Amino acid sequence: MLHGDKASSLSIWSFPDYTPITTIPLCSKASTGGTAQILQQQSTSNSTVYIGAATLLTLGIRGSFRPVYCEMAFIPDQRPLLSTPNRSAAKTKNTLIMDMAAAKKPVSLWRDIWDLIKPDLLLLACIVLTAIGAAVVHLQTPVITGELIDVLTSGAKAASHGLALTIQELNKPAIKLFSLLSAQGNRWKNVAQRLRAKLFAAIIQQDMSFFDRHQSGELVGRLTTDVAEFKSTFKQLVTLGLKSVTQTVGSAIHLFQISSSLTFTMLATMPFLYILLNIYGAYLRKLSRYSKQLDGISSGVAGEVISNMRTVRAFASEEREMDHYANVCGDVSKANQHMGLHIGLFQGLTNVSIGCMVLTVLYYGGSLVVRDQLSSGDLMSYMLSTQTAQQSLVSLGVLFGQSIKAHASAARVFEFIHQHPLVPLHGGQALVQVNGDIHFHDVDFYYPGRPDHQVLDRFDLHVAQGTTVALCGPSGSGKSTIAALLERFYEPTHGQIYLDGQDLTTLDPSSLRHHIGFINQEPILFATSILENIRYGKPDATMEEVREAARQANAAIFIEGFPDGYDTVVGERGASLSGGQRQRIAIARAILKDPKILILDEATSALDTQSEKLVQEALDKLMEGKTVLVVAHRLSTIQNADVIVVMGRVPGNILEKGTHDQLMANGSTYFQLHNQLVHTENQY
Ligand SMILES: Nc1ncnc2c1ncn2[C@@H]1O[C@H](COP(=O)(O)OP(=O)(O)OP(=O)(O)O)[C@@H](O)[C@H]1O
Repeated sequence: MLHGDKASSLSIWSFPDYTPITTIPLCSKASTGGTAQILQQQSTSNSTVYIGAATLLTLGIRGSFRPVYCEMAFIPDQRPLLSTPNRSAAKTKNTLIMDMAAAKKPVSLWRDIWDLIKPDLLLLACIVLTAIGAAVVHLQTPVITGELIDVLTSGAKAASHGLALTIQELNKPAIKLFSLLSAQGNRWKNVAQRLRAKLFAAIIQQDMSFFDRHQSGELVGRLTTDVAEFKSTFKQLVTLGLKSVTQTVGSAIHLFQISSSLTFTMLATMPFLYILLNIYGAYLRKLSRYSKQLDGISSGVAGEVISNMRTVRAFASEEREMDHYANVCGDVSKANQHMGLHIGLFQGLTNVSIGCMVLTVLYYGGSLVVRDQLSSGDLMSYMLSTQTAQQSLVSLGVLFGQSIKAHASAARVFEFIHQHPLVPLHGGQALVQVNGDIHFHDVDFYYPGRPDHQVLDRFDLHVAQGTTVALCGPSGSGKSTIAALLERFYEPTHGQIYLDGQDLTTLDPSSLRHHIGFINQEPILFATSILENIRYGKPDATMEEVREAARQANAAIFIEGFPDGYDTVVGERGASLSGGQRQRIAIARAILKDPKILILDEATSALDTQSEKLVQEALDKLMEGKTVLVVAHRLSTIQNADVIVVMGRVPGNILEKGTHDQLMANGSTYFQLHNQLVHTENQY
């Protein structure tokens, strides 16, 4: 497992019995379809624990292991070191260790569903009783009809009239029960909304790497289509399914009461049904999962194109996108057709086997009547009960087909609900006051989605409180990554980041983010009013505070020039504003938030000279007294930085001579990363 000082594969062990479950090669796509990487390395007195992250895209180990994204601890010599003392030792170092027990024991889908419907238990009990009541009433029909036939064959007209009335009487409560059942149907919306809210909450708490892996369209698809499909089938399962099961069981009891020999003969066809349900059912579930997966991809493609419509239009690639989407939809429809064919075949086979049962009854039952071992009324009653059972079994077969699809939908919904982020939103020490002294110490970083590409290698940086440090370097050298690590969007693979001397991993992530302001080249606004967008930085800000922030951000003039002023709605992502206007609203938002640390990621590079001047003035005010990390491609865009850090290999165009001289004249310290050399002019 070890190469040099790094593990080359990740072993997953069950806990607490430490049975090896699987091994995934690190830094490469694993054969199980997953990726894994080391996130932290912890030395204890007797060995080294590596804390890793694994993304298992397909599940290699059926049934027993279900994590999709998990942190875990493992050691080089393949002997797990997660004994209780070591777990606590690691915990005191704020290491995230996965509870392997949770991974080993799959959370049952039924348990999830139970948790979901628990708040509506009264409703559920009502529905169950109604369904059973309806079934019981229905079950009486064959009994009474059989009795009627026997009475008619004995010629008693008056009695028959009485019995017919009884049947009518029985129909009344049945109708009442059914109307009650359908009225309650609306209440299922509660369950769907609750599930949707739960899934949404689970999604927005995920790590940023989760959003790197999943397209927004796919996630929205899970929130809408999957939840809707799950809800409607589950509702049918509980109402119609329960009624059908009750009717099947009730009819079976009745059938045994009338003639056990006839019933045993009929049941001889049952094993075939059982095999059909089990083997074919498993295959159908697999088909359904695949089709759902394709469905998710198609939603992802559509969502991406629609949200990037300007780029699509600018490249005149509508036809290409239409073809692409049509192809993806074609794949979905092929998969659906294939599944539909098999579901049809499955239902056909179910019907044929049920038909065989009926034929058996007719043939064998008729011979019993001829031999006077069964009355004609009983045979009629038997036939009707068989019919009831048959109808119930057919509807169970149909429901079974639907439930296969719903199972796949539910699995997709609960998969995310059970996925826990590596960096939770809360936990750790809450930050009340921040000075803004930042220290990156020996940081290595690989993006979880690309574990074979090292972005930072032994990165060290000290940003003293109240200073401005500019990160300058070519595209892809890792500047934005440093900002993302500071916000704890990702965790360093190795090394630590300190804020005011405290390891970031010991701090509450949300409270940390409250103290950091971030303005980038393309600030994203929400499709609501300017007022709400500015208030996003401080939801309880008064109108006066909003106006003052807009004034300081040089945004008040253009906002007040709009007919609707602060109530102007800005369109999706702020599309109805210019880049400079969006930028200034983002600055006003940051001013309201009043963070101690500011990250400016190419904040003015997309603007024309006039807008840049206005935005720069606003930024200068915002930067006063703060610790600022400026991300820039070129030195010429950096103004008044105390320290300039040059990232990666430095091509000549980044260090234009004139700019360099000017910066040195401004008193900037200037050094290149990796060798930590303080720069002097003659080195360039
Ligand atoms: N979410 C991500 N998943 C995987 N790799 C990523 C991700 N974001 C960035 N990278 C990769 O990490 C490296 C550093 O990216 P980063 O965005 O930090 O560069 P940068 O210096 O800020 O570039 P630019 O100046 O172009 O914004 C690049 O090779 C990039 O491809």
